[in-house]
Amino acid sequence: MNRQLILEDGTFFVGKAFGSLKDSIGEVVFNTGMTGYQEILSDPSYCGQLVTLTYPLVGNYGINRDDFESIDPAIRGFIVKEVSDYPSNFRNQWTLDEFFKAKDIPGIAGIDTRKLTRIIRKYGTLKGALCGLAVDKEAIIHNLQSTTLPTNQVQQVSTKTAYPSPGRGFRVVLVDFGMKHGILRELNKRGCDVVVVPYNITAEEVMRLSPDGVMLSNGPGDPKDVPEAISMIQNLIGQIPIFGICLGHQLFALACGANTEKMKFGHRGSNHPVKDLRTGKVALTSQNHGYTVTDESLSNTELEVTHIALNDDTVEGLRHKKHPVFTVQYHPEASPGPEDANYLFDQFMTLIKEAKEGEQLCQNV
Ligand SMILES: NC(=O)CC[C@H](N)C(=O)O
Repeated sequence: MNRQLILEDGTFFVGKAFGSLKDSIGEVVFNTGMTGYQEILSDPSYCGQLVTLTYPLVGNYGINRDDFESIDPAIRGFIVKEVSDYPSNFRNQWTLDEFFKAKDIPGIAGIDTRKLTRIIRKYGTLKGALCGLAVDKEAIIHNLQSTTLPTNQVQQVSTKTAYPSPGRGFRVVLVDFGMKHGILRELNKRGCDVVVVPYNITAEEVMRLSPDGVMLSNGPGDPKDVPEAISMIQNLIGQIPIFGICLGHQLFALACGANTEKMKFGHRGSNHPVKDLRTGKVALTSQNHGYTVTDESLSNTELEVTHIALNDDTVEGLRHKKHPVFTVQYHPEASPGPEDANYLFDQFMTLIKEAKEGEQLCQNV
């Protein structure tokens, strides 16, 4: 069935439906990764967005049970050039069409996604609608221009109740703002005894779980939409080692008095070069963000910039000058993407170990 994508600037693209046939609106964002569509479509940080991929063939290895970053995708729709009807892979369990029908998510294929990406790159992120052909286009464009999209995405995707993921190692409280499961996998791989908690937990409740360290996850939307998390982090700083990823990084920066702003079209892909300013080393990283910590807001804080993006010099990593906290804007858990930055999870383990040894020293004197 023919369907269309209409953008708020009036541009429209006609293509073929796959998945659910429901209408959908959202912020249209592009990802430049060449593989990893399953991880991308199931990353909760895309909640409320219509995601397009610049790589032209999607679905060719199907959907499998192992590669989910969340079981119920939060994307509003998927926009691709060509969707494969006959995936080939030993792990394949669903075609993209079957999976999206089961999850009631609309997709559209046959779209020149590179042209769409060039429009977004030129004008910035745009709102868009996926709908049938028999619609009043002018009314939809007007609607898109006057609508503000919902701002409660973290609330939608964060876990409603705390749950354990046991291990024999360090006790980590993982605050779920819309967590990619890769983060939990990395902590479990290192033996951590993890408790995953909802986004609106207080610092007091976190400390009552007697953690050795706190991990702040990625998540969707504007970090300023979750003030309760900002004050929770403010109250934790100095009490416990903290590691933050993506939204967790932005929330930490806000908690320390820095500022964030929306980027023109963000960073979404699997090959974003990031430089570690202390070692000069460059890592290729997986990224998905539309907001950034502003460099100029850092001068009156106790934060040091540790990493920058080589494509546009934006802030990619921060460290607290006095307390054991570090955060990155990119995704060391990869999923999908290169594993260059995986060592940051080991760095978190070292930070926890040092903090515990420090505590022990204090107790012994
Ligand atoms: N992956 C993330 O955590 C994204 C953070 C935030 N929602 C942004 O778009 O910048």
